[in-house]
Amino acid sequence: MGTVVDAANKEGAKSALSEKKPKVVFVLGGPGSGKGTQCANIVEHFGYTHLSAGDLLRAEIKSGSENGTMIQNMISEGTIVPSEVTIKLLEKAIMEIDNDKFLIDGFPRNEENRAAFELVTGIVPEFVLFFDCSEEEMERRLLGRNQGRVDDNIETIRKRFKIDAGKPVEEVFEAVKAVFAPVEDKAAA
Ligand SMILES: Nc1ncnc2c1ncn2[C@@H]1O[C@H](COP(=O)(O)OP(=O)(O)O)[C@@H](O)[C@H]1O
Ligand SMILES: Nc1ccn([C@@H]2O[C@H](COP(=O)(O)OP(=O)(O)O)[C@@H](O)[C@H]2O)c(=O)n1
Ligand SMILES: [Mg+2]
Repeated sequence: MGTVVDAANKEGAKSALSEKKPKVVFVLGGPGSGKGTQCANIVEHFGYTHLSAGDLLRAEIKSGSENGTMIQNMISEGTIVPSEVTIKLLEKAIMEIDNDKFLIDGFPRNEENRAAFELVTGIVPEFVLFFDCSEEEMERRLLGRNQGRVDDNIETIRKRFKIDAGKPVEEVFEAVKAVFAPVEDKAAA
């Protein structure tokens, strides 16, 4: 139903990436868990190229792209930008950069991101590196990050961490639906 997964299914097409066959490692963890910091170390020691989904999205906003406002709003709210948009940026970066080993940091953020990436690019990650960190520590780090990011404030941070269940039933269910919808859309397709 109009998702990137459906589009790829219909066309039965894989992107040019399936020719390049790069090695990909997904680097995951909550906001502030240190993904970007450790990716910089891995780049230095192991020759990977670091692709941060968040950095690519922020660059897209700066470039004045037609999706810029939508991306800006979603980042400010701590919600996940549609897979189609993020995957295009990742594909472009992988094709343009002359390396065959990539750390993909902050992607996938959900199951729909993951399935769409695999279907569209044909790439299965070598492995997933997950940085496990307490919310208390992540919050402390984000509030001290000092990179001028619109989402490094307590309101957005709390939205990014979890569903706030201290609100009225209807509002909590809005947040619950946002988690289920991408997966259920795919199952119904
Ligand atoms: N192990 C650590 N201990 C303390 N501070 C850290 C650690 N790792 C990262 N930081 C700091 O925490 C903040 C968030 O790190 P960052 O790499 O941007 O995380 P992420 O990309 O997962 O959000 C940065 O200011 C960074 O310097
Ligand atoms: N796969 C992704 C990654 C980031 N994003 C957006 O970008 C924001 C910042 O992501 P990031 O990876 O730079 O954040 P950190 O984990 O580094 O703090 C997220 O909160 C989302 O709004 C997204 O929509 N989809
Ligand atoms: Mg980061």
